Amino acid sequence: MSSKPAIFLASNSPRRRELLTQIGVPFTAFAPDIDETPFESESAADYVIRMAKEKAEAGWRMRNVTGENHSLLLAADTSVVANGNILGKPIDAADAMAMLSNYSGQSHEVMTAVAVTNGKQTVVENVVTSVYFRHLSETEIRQYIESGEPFDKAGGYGIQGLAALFVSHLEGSYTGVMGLPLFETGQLLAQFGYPIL
Ligand SMILES: Cc1cn([C@H]2C[C@H](O)[C@@H](COP(=O)(O)OP(=O)(O)OP(=O)(O)O)O2)c(=O)[nH]c1=O
Repeated sequence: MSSKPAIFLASNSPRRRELLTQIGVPFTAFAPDIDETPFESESAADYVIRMAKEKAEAGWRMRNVTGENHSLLLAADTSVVANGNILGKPIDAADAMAMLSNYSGQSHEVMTAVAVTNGKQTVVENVVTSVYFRHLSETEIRQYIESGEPFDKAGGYGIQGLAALFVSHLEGSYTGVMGLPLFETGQLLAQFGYPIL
């Protein structure tokens, strides 16, 4: 395998770090702090695209804190959309209960927007996945919340964890649901001339 140049990853998410490692892209990670409040009546798609772009551009401005000098930076944002509502990370057990009850026996959408910038140009792609949950009893939801898994995750579940027991199938990108759609990430990096293989 050829040695690839490192990039900046503007993210605190352990999933995004693991996923970028999976495709062999070396990175320097740090996380810019941005205001993640949706605008009034902003659509979910517009919201995740705006968040990914803001994380990327704020990250680019503060890249010097790392002491490194790479030519590309990647950021992403994930939201779950159920019954028209944008769901971020649950604030407490009751919030997680409300989110998970929404998914039972139905499908919902997970959107992950990925942004790549070189400081002059930022390109963003939003990857939308439909996720189908089997019916969940109140006891199962309570047990799942007790596992602690919902709390640091958009929409209150981790498909890569115990929630694998709930997802019967999906249409779209499994890695997109986890927080970084790898196929589209590779395509975006290649668009900037990055040697993906
Ligand atoms: C739906 C779902 C989300 N998640 C995680 C992925 C992300 O870590 C998180 C989405 O939250 P985000 O708010 O997109 O990202 P973040 O705050 O964790 O990280 P960053 O520093 O990049 O802004 O939810 C899973 O791990 N599995 C899942 O099945």
